[in-house]
Amino acid sequence: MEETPVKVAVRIRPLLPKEILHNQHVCVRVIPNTQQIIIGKDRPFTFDFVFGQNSVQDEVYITCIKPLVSSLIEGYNVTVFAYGQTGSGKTYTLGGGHGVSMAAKEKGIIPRAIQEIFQRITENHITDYTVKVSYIEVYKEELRDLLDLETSSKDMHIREDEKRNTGTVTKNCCLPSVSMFWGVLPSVLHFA
Ligand SMILES: Nc1ncnc2c1ncn2[C@@H]1O[C@H](COP(=O)(O)OP(=O)(O)OP(=O)(O)O)[C@@H](O)[C@H]1O
Repeated sequence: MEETPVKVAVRIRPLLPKEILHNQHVCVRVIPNTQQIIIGKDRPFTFDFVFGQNSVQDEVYITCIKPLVSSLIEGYNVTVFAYGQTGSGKTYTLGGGHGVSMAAKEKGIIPRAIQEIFQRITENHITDYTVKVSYIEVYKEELRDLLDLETSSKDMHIREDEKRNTGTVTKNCCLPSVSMFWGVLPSVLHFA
């Protein structure tokens, strides 16, 4: 079968203590040894990767993200996009909590990917790399620069990047545009 450029993973989070307290029940289950989940009694859905309630951060990173970091280092554009309703676990999976005191095993995709990118760059003595980072929140139609909260959303615009065929965020119209990376990996790796 032809390899598709877009892969979709689903992660089921465990019930939160408050949900257990309110006697709520898990309505999604993984069919063992498949990439399928069943919602309710009989609605199956198939994904490229399925992570159940007991899945850990390391597993998600190694399976879905590590190969993308390798592609990134080789010069390809990659994007990781977390999608889900509020409280479904996007922040947990991407970042894995707040603060520097976070346990290593709790770290999510962003800190793991950044660590690996810089490790790979350090190991490579032949190529020069430039790493740029942007961290932008898109809420409804509003953009917010999370690294510079003073920037007015009116000064930020999404523009089409014809070369990359992706959305690009430009700020103040005078800065060089950077490819928007949906808050996951450094936006552009330049090779010199
Ligand atoms: N895999 C998981 N294991 C344990 N706890 C989890 C997991 N995923 C999410 N949680 C917990 O569930 C709660 C909601 O998760 P999170 O804040 O990541 O959701 P979100 O999708 O980012 O929500 P929002 O869109 O509102 O920001 C948090 O308390 C988080 O710690």
